[in-house]
Amino acid sequence: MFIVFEGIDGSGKTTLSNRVARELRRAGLTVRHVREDGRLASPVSEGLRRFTRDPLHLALTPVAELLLYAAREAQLLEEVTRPALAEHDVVIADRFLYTAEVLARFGRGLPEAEVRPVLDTCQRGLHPDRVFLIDVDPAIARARRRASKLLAKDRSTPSRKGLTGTGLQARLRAGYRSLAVASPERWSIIENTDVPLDEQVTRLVEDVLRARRGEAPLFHAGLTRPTVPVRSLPEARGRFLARLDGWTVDEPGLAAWFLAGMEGQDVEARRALLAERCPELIAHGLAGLTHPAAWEWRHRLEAAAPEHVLASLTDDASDTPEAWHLRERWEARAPEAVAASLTGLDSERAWLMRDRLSRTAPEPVMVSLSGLDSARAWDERWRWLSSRGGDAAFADEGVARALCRSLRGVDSERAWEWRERAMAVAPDAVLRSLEGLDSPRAWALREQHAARAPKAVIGSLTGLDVPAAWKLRETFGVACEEVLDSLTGMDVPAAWRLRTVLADTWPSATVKSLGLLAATARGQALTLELLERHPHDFALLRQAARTASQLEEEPRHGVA
Ligand SMILES: Nc1ncnc2c1ncn2[C@@H]1O[C@H](COP(=O)(O)OP(=O)(O)O)[C@@H](O)[C@H]1O
Ligand SMILES: Cc1cn([C@H]2C[C@H](O)[C@@H](COP(=O)(O)OP(=O)(O)O)O2)c(=O)[nH]c1=O
Repeated sequence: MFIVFEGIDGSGKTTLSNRVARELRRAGLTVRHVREDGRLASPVSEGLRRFTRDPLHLALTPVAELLLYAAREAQLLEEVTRPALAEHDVVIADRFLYTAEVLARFGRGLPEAEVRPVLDTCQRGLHPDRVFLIDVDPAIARARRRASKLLAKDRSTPSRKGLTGTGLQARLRAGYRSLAVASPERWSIIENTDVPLDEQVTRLVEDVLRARRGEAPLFHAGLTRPTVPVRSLPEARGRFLARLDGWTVDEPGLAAWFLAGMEGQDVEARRALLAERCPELIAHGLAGLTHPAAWEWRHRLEAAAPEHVLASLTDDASDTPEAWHLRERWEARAPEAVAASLTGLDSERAWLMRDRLSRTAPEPVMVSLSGLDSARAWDERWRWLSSRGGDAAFADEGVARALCRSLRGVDSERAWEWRERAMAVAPDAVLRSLEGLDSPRAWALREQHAARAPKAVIGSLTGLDVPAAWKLRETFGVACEEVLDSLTGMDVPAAWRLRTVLADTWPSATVKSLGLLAATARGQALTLELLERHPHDFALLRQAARTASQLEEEPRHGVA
């Protein structure tokens, strides 16, 4: 029998399908997993996967992308899956042609009539016996992915997948769910958020064994969504914290991740519960925080997670006396993290520290020049580039990426010469380096790439209040949630208009985009309206919970 696991990135397909395969073997069945431990059994399919993930291919069109994703599955099917079906009791796949279908139709908007013939050609009548849709709120899937990357110190280069933006995951999830609801005889929806892993594996194994005996599935494709309205910001905070508390035992990392950026006694109590088990995640979540409890946490966690504590010295926390003490204490023992924490600082003190660190942590020192266009900054960049072999080093993707990060927000002639060279090996990094730029060259590049790499382009519009920026935001707002991130705190009519238009498409991003305006009467009214209409949206609950603590601090704003 043929079992397929589908779902968005980070939903749990790889973990669950591998464990189910192992358990079925233990139960005495012969099992072939065509992607054991995450590696596709066909090297051709692995090669196609690498090709579609390579950010160098950011111009890939939706039709070309469909053909490549379909080719990856077709190859695996012909080369491995079909032969395995003849020889094993159970064949398991982690993704199938549904991945190509959902990306093309729901992700990119290609019509079904164009997509179907491609799928039929690849599938040639073969259908899985069961499809498990591993279903998770995209905000939770993303948190799991990012938290595990942070803990694994995974510094792999960015993939093309980061260029479309998080909104794509919401469309893919909706697409998967509609396929499941349309074919309940084949699909089961497995909610994978509040069920411990072991229990989930046991249930899935039992379901496969039932299917082999011809019995009805344990799971079904129906969607259950209880609706309990949220009527106030404190209630939203209560509900958010209750959800976190539910994860404290079985998935403390997730609870720790979602405490990031938050303040308040109730939050500090949770940090205290989690700090020993998840010091890195708690430290990471202090980024930018400057209230006294945040500094206390940094001191308590610096021995266990020095790099994460140093990485939290951003924004308002970056140029404070406490931050400098921390840097000085760790300068010799964690030079790279200290150098990275100097990002954007242009004071004499920052330069003296860079001078001391340029031998032990040359690359982070160079990257920390982000936004600086002074002669001193350029001397440092040149020095680094010569140490890497001079101009020829631009051909190295890692060098080009590091230079682009260092050039963020720099608009001088030299910066553009370097961008042109970096374009050939790291075009996505060049787009990100346009942060805040308002020059004709920056606009030309944005226009050229916005359709295929909207997140990278839109991410560079932060704070720009000019007609060209509004035009791009309006064009891409419905597809790309990050449009809202680019207006954080803006109080101009165009910003409010976009918030109103996009509110129900991206509720949590809308509230996040309010920044400090969230505490105003207008901000609160918008948040409450959205809570009423989207009481299930966890990311929205979290944003509302943040506003609730802003109000406690600033009662003068009153309640709308
Ligand atoms: N039921 C669960 N409870 C807790 N963590 C889970 C659960 N399911 C998956 N995870 C975790 O979520 C993360 C993403 O899972 P993964 O299998 O890599 O997803 P995918 O293959 O769908 O991208 C992993 O860190 C995994 O351990
Ligand atoms: C190209 C692209 C794909 N995807 C989705 C579409 C597919 O469902 C999925 C395929 O990812 P991929 O990394 O190619 O394979 P896997 O997840 O199996 O390791 O990623 C994005 O989320 N963003 C993107 O920009």
